[in-house]
Amino acid sequence: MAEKNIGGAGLRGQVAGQTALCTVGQSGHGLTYRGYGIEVLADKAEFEEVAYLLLRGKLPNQAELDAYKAKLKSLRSLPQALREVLERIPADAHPMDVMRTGCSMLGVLETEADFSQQDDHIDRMLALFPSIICYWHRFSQDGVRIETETDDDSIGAHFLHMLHGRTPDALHEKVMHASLILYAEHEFNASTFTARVCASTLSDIHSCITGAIGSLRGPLHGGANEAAMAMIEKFKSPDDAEEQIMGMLERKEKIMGFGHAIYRESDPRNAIIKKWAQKLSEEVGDKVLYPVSARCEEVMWREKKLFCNADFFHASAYHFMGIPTELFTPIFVMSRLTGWAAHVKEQRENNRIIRPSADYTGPESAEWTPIEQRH
Ligand SMILES: CC(=O)SCCNC(=O)CCNC(=O)[C@H](O)C(C)(C)COP(=O)(O)OP(=O)(O)OC[C@H]1O[C@@H](n2cnc3c(N)ncnc32)[C@H](O)[C@@H]1OP(=O)(O)O
Ligand SMILES: O=C([O-])CC(=O)C(=O)O
Repeated sequence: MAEKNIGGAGLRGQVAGQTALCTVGQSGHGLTYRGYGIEVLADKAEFEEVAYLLLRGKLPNQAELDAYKAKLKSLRSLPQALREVLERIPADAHPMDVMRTGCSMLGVLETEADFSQQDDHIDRMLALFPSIICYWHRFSQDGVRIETETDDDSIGAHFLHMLHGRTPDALHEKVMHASLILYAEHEFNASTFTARVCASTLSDIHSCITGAIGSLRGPLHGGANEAAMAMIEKFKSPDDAEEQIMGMLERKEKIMGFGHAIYRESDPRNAIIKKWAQKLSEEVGDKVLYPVSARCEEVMWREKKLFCNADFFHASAYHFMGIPTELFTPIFVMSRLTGWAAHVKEQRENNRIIRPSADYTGPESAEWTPIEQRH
């Protein structure tokens, strides 16, 4: 096999455009949305406030936030044709495929005919994505046709309510706010860049978001929270985790939920979600999963100087809230939709089609051989 050519691989370190939305790792570790540090946002804000900040350009005042939340609440109803499509998706489908199909079908039913409608379409997706995934999940797993028009105050509570069939407690609603805020935006990551490339062709908003969902699905990106859970639930104790991780490192396997393309020292989202994972672990009386996760973190830093990214402690936090593992990455979608859509809007404001060049590595010239003479 040819040697891996890493010169410029993955466009690492190259500036591919401008954004006023977010800074990532400016001094090796920081994260800000429109100038606000992630720590203060995750501590003080509701997810809907951060969505408004990203999509409308400023923090809302109380009246604006109330009106925004009321609008989102009023948009939770699934169109009948979308319900029918969801009911036909097999029970063993991956929920990320359901999200991708659901988004695409919504674009068929409620097409963005004009960019002046973009905010309404984005709000509709924000309101409807939890309904899409929960409707399919409950129908395919439990045979129940759930009511998606709940009166829950937030997107996180609405999701947990539809999933579990009961209003979540205050702690779980707070953790959902923090989690959705942490996942909301991250500059030119792979899925956001996908959305911007699509937007640069002047395509519609549902195509941009559908493409981004496909990019987020992979285990090197958003799919890592699901993959991290699949790994840690196999470890029986912290000592077992250490032994297994050492073996995986020896075999040069990737440890999901660790490392990052931009951060070099730490991912600032980790400390925040780790704290919530610990609190939830105490709440459910867990004696294994959190200590196992903490030991993985210790071993990876000691052996490789690799740190947990946003995904690692999300795995145990979501698990403690009773969320099925395969729904972890769809929650990321419900949140990152805000970042993707804000980038699409930004791209549209100052657009030039994104079309880089390639270094050609194929043959110089080739002679045409008639088909009957080919080997
Ligand atoms: C929300 C998010 O999307 S965060 C990212 C989620 N993804 C994951 O958690 C998947 C696991 N992590 C990874 O695969 C990588 O760290 C990525 C994809 C996130 C970043 O990739 P890169 O920018 O190429 O990583 P980077 O250049 O820092 O890698 C340096 C070395 O560390 C190794 N390394 C990086 N991450 C890991 C890991 N999780 N486990 C083991 N080794 C790793 C790489 O293999 C590389 O070694 P090499 O030079 O021998 O090939
Ligand atoms: O920035 C990245 O490459 C991946 C990431 O952490 C994110 O999208 O949240």
